[in-house]
Parts: sequence; C-alpha cells; structure tokens
Amino acid sequence: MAEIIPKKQAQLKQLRAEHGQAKLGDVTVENVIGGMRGLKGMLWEASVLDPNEGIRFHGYTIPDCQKVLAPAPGGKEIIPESMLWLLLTGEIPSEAQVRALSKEFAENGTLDEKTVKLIDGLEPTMHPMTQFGIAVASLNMNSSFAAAYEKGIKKTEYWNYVLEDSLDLIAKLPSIAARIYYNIRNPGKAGSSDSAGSLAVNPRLDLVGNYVEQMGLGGNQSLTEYLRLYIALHGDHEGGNVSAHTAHLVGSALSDPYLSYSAALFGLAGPLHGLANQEVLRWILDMQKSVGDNASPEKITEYLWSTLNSGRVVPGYGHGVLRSPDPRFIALQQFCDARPELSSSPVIRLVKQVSEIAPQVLKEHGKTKNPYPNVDATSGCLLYHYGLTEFKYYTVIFGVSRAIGALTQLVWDRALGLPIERPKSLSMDAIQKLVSK
Ligand SMILES: CC(=O)SCCNC(=O)CCNC(=O)[C@H](O)C(C)(C)COP(=O)(O)OP(=O)(O)OC[C@H]1O[C@@H](n2cnc3c(N)ncnc32)[C@H](O)[C@@H]1OP(=O)(O)O
Ligand SMILES: O=C([O-])CC(=O)C(=O)O
Repeated sequence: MAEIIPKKQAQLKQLRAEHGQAKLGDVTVENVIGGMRGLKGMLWEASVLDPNEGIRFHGYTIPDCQKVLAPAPGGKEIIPESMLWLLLTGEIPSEAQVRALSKEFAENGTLDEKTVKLIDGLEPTMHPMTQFGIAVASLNMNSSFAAAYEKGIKKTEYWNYVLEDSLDLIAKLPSIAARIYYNIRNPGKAGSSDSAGSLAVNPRLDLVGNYVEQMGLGGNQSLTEYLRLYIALHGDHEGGNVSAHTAHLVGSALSDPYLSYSAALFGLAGPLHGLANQEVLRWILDMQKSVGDNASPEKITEYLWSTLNSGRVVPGYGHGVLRSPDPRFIALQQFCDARPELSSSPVIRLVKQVSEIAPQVLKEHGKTKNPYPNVDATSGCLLYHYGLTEFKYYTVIFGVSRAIGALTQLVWDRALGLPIERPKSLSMDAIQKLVSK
C-alpha cells in the first residue's frame, strides 16, 4: 500500500487541478427526493457498478476474477483474501501473497476475553445482526487508529492505522460471527468449555475454512467452497449501497474502522438491503408450502401476484442501480448448476423457476425499474440447503463479507485525505424557492 498510495494521491491531485470544475451531471429535484438515485456524488476506488453489465472490481468482471484470483489449497472458488488484495491494491495477488494473508488473518483471528464475555452475555434471542454490530463496535477499545489520533498523529499517517485496524477486524469477523452462531444453536451453553474448543482458530486454514470449522460445519467441502465464493463476491458493490456508504460516511468523521463498520452492519440489517436474503428464504418456503414441490408456472405466477397484490415487495428482485440480472446471482446459480445435489434440491429448483417467471410478472406489475433477480434471490436458499436453517443468521454472513469492500475504501479515504462528508440539504420550501426563481 505504501508503494501504491503516492500514485493514487498524484492522480487525485491532477484530477482536482485539471478538472475540479468539470460537470459530472445535474442535480434535479427528483434526485433530492428520490434517495439521491443516479446522482454521481461519491468517490469509490475498488469497484464500479454498470447497470447492465453489473459489478467490476478494478475493471475485472466476476468471470474475470474467477479466472485470475487464487482459490484455497485444494479448492476452486475465489477466496476473500484474493478479493481483498485486489480491492485494496488494484493488483492480482500471487498465490504466496494470498497464503501470507490467510496466515496473518489466522494469527489475528482469536478474540480476547472481554469480547468473548460480551458476546456470550448477549440475549440469545436478540437478532444476530444486532449482536454482530454490538460486538464489532466494542472492538474499538483496542483501535490503533483511535489511540494514535488521541496521541496526535499527522493526517498523512492516518491510513496506516486504519489499515492495521481494518485487517485486524477482518481477521476477527469470522470468530465473532461463529460465536454468535454457536450461542444461537446452543442456548444456555455460551461460555462453556465445549464452545472454547470448537471456536478455536486453526493457523493452517484460510479465513472461510476457519469460519466454517468454527460454525461446526467444517466437514462439508461443498458448503466451504460456497461460502468462499459468497464472501468473496459480496465484498464490494461500489459505494452508494447503504452498508458501504454508511461505513464511508461514519469514517469521514474519523470514527475508527470498528465503529464505522459497526454502523454499516446496522444498515445491512435492513430488509431492503442485506436482510433481503433472510426474507427471500422465508418467502420461498411459504411459496413452497403453498404451491408444492413440482409447481406449475401458473401456480408460481399466481403466488407472485398474491405477494404483489398484498402490497409487499418480491424479495430478491429489483435494484437501485442494476437493470439486468445480477452477475452475482448468475455466479451462484452456476455454482448450483455444476453440482447435481444442489440443482436437484427442491428449494433451489424453486428459486430457479421463480427467476424465470418473476421478471415477466414484475414487468406487468409495472412498478420496479429492474424486474430481475439480485444476489439475495438465491444466496440464502443455498445456505438452507446446506442445513443452515437459522434464517436470521444469514445477513451475518453477508456482514463478514462486506467488510472487505467497505474497509478497503476507508483506507483509501484516509490515504487520499478525503474530508468529512457533508452534503447540502434543502427543505421543500427552500426547493420551491429555488425552482421558482
Ligand atoms: C444486496 C442488496 O441489497 S440487493 C437488494 C435487496 N433487496 C431486495 O431484494 C428487496 C426487494 N427489492 C426492493 O425493495 C427494491 O427493488 C430495492 C430496494 C432493491 C431498490 O429500490 P428502488 O431503487 O427504489 O427500486 P425502484 O426504483 O425500481 O422502485 C420503484 C417502485 O417499484 C417497487 N419495487 C421495487 N422492487 C420491487 C420488488 N422486488 N417487488 C415489488 N415492488 C418493487 C418499489 O417499492 C417502488 O414502489 P413505490 O413507487 O410504490 O415506492
Ligand atoms: O448496490 C446496492 O445498492 C445493493 C447491493 O446489491 C449490494 O450492496 O450488494
């Protein structure tokens, strides 16, 4: 990073000097009241989302990444370590670099006693995302950025400490998430000696290999590979989505990475964003109950209309930016298609059938600008197939992933010296006054 940052700083300086006053678009009243949709108002380095093509990470599409990013030893799928390296540096890591990162994460993955006590003391019926956000925020007591800021460091040194905290947090997220999972699955056993053994970090495993072992699901190689792909692909989706934007906004006040990412998790916990994968599963299982296992297209169509006519959204469909099927959805579908045990699973078959029928129904319904599936349309259903039946936990896995993109940008925010975020707001009367001039 120390080698790469000066080049990017120079690029920013030049952009500002040569094009500082160039226009990227106009702001309409519709932009202001429509959630800033379509407004180009944020700098985000690691990925850019094209409405039709989907996400590119430093210019690489998902199929490109699948070709060039290293898997785990013996695996085939991209792992989050490879993706993080690409997101942070813009470069494709060597296998040795990826293994070194896995090793560093394993060395730093163990939680201290205070954190363990805090998580184990939380009410097990509290939503897992609430538990996750609380635990992540609590880690700020050891923030090297917060400590260095208090001492009084130079602005040019901020990124170093933000990087250190970010890598520390990414290393610990699976341990936090697995501990929450253990406590949900084993009520009354939080803090037992049994939990201490099963939640230990294995220094020879990659980040997700460890996570799956800690969840007690380590024997399942197919699930491990799925989670590697899932966590790598959910990592970044440019800057404007609620979780990424929140981390960037909170971080702009120089809140440390733990606080910034904790705030992001609470945005991810909303049903229109990350919680949709929990909602999709609930909805698909209800549909399955109503239409049966080998449902006709007519029955599925009828069910879709009943959801829409009751005023609800079809979870897993639509998007704030995308206007075609989400390539992350396609990648996860391809993962299923390549494995007969998945493609023959009733829930996964139903998900596929719905994805072929829902776009037409949503077009006829005529409201959503994007009638196609997003990543949440399928992600949770695979987890269900693998025996992870605690729906409320699903968004925690998304939260383990989103850190790699949100924290990457936090490092760049500080390396580029970006200021506190503070857009101008207007009241309706103020808008009225401006437009009638
Ligand atoms: C990882 C992720 O976060 S991906 C997104 C996960 N979320 C979901 O899948 C939830 C279902 N989808 C949605 O609610 C929306 O499509 C969102 C939140 C993703 C995007 O919202 P927007 O950008 O506002 O969508 P859009 O401009 O198409 O909305 C226009 C109208 O269509 C409706 N609409 C959008 N998607 C859907 C849907 N899947 N089902 C029914 N109606 C929909 C909106 O509610 C809105 O209705 P309104 O005019 O009565 O308020
Ligand atoms: O981009 C968005 O608004 C939502 C999304 O798909 C994500 O955050 O992964």
